[in-house]
Amino acid sequence: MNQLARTLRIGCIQLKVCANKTENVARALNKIREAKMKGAEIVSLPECFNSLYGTSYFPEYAEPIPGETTNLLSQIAKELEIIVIGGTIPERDGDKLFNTATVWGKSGELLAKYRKMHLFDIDIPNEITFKESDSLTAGNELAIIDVKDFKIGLGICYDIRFEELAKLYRKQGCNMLVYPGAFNMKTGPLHWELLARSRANDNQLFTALISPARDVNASYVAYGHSCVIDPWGKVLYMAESDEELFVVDLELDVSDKVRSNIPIFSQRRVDVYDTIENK
Ligand SMILES: NC(=O)CC(=O)C(=O)O
Repeated sequence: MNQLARTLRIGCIQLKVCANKTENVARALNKIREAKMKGAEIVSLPECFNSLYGTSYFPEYAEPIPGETTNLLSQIAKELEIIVIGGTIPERDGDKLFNTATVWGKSGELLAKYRKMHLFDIDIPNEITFKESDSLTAGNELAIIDVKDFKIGLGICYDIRFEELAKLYRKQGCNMLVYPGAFNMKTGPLHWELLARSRANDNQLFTALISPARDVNASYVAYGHSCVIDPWGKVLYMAESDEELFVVDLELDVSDKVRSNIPIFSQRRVDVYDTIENK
């Protein structure tokens, strides 16, 4: 067994995002450089890292893939020989818009593209109403990348609420999930860590959630608290709300151990669940 392939240093960039797309992208590229200097082998940006987050902003900031932002992600991945999970950007494809994550390999090649599958449509009266489906279309595909011995599945923000998606990834052999995400000040404090740890624990894999930094003057105030959770559900690192770049070392042995110590995936009583459900 190649022990080196079973470790991975991930860099998470809790990026400050403003209204100026050029500034956002330049800032992201600088942070990717810093992550490389800290020894990251893979780095992730947050949801909507080049754009303000809001249904009215998506059409204004949207671009095709490949396009101006993702070309720069591809270039920096190649220059630094680092794998870049490009957070998400509003993507324009024909007359449709998507909330899309891309992943760029060490030769600048596109390794994966994932379109947010569950659109963030919620209505909590007097607190927060958000309807991504006003301007976005949902994606229908999984996206998995292989990095050393890590098999990493991608989701975006609201997707983390759907344990079915995480379980599909686990069933496809994933041992890590990465969710660029931007929870808010209503749902973040109660649900962000809970969901990150739940998906990790349910599926006995690493989860990483990468948020924009909090900007209290923005129309949508992101919660921040980017984090990496291990397959036991233990928080390996959790940021506060300001801009921050951090790296975390992951060891696959942890996932193997919990899967063999608590073998829930071979103990499921699917026979009983199916019988009851189909009664
Ligand atoms: N912004 C999202 O997609 C999700 C979110 O904020 C939440 O689920 O809460």
